Amino acid sequence: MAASSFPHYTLSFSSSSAALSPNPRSVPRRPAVISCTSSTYDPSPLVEAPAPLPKTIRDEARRLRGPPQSFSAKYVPFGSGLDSAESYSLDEIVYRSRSGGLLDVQHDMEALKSFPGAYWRELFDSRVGRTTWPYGSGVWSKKEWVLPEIDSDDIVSAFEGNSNLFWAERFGKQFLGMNDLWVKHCGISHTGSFKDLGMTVLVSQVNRLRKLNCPVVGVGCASTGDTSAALSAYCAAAGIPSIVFLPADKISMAQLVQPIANGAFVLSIDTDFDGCMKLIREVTSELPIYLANSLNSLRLEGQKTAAVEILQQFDWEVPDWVIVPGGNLGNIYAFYKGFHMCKELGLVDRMPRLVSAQAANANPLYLYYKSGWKDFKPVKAMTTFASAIQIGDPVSIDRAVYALKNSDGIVEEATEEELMDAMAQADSTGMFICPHTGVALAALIKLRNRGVIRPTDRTVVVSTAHGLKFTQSKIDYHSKDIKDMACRLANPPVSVKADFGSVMDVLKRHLNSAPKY
Ligand SMILES: Cc1ncc(COP(=O)(O)O)c(C=O)c1O
Ligand SMILES: N[C@@H](CCOP(=O)(O)O)C(=O)O
Repeated sequence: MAASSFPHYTLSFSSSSAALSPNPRSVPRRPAVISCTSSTYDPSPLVEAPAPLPKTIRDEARRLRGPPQSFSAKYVPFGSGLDSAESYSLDEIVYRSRSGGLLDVQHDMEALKSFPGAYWRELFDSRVGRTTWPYGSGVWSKKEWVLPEIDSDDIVSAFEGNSNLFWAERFGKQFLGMNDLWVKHCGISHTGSFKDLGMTVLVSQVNRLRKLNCPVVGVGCASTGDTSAALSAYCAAAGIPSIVFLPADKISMAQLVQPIANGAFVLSIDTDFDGCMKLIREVTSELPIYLANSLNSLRLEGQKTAAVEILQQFDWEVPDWVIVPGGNLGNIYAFYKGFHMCKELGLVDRMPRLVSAQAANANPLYLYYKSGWKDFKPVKAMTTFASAIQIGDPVSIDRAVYALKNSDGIVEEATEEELMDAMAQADSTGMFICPHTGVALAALIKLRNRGVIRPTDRTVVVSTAHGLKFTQSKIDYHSKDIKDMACRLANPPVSVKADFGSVMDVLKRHLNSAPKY
């Protein structure tokens, strides 16, 4: 990226001398599955408070704890159907099936079906906007569909979810001739991205496992910046050590400082995200570090609640399209799963069509789709302003293909110029989106131009992170400081002398040339 004419702030961090273990090879290799199930599990805290403290919302939740419910969930091989012979308790530590495939969390749908759709709609609606622990969270307000068996006392939550569903009135009208366009701002969240939705679930389960005396010394992830931020924040809240593997110089400064501030052990590694992912998988199979990437299907249980939330925000009406930026490809499946559960359990009667939007510089799913799903090849992901999706070998490729095939879905891509222009257009109508949301909006623009999405189709674009995490990309764009990019919507600040006449001259020139609204 070219140097910006805006001031650049540099922050340097000396590398830490701390090490995870003197010699990882000396740690005995763990079996692929660790069982932590205990029949004598006591959900009360390990350490009693020394003196009585004032009552908290956790105490209140304990007091109101009802009889145990009959809902349950387990891990099964992904795509194995209802009668899989292979399954694991959620209290086991397992990320892959026996054959090496992905896992999925399978709920006891028969138990959930014993209540009609109207019951679930009313239950979920009744919990919105409450502080009752843990239901004030958009994720835990759907606890029965997420981790039904966890004790509320073990939950680590920042009251995530319940994010704004923004009616993009001006963007829709001005740039697309659309009147029913919405942006689901999942990035307006505790750590500034949708990752909070999954991380509250994963860290809560780790909290439970540690109380079960499971040998988990910490939680680790590879990250392009958002997973690491969420992991370190939730772990810090629970007092659990976190370890993050980051590709050196490939994430934004705002993202880098998040795990540092939250006390994570941060490794800046001279590779890309795919290289970090490979390393964390190797490390977590050697050390008792719990894997927090979306390869771990627990994460998707939290992320799927954003789909339920969208339906809820539309008063249980189903949108026509939902567009999701795609990188490691867990989220597109999470959305599919959320919508599908709502249909299967009778809350709604149909599914929206899903669109996965990729940066053209990191587009393995797009290429696979274009080949008619014939030939999947990982790619070497190139630099993109949408840095959080600079991923060439997505772990959830099979989940994404399943979600798209079963929702009559589409994959679209966006060049650097298209995604940056779309971001600038959105910002000019009052949003402040991240470049990944720019990818999704650029995909929408293409699909509208081709007439695939119609002017009156109710369309939701999922905004995955807060724009404030990616200010450098906006500074570069508005400085017109990007090689081979016209930056046609650049709006740089105007320098002016500190005297009335000069300011008046500049203002008059501007008012005469500015478009009249
Ligand atoms: C901001 C942002 N948007 C989109 C994505 C893509 O999500 P997924 O990896 O689930 O496809 C990621 C992470 O990968 C992200 O951090
Ligand atoms: N964008 C992600 C990449 C990793 O995705 P995950 O969902 O598998 O954790 C990040 O922010 O790290």
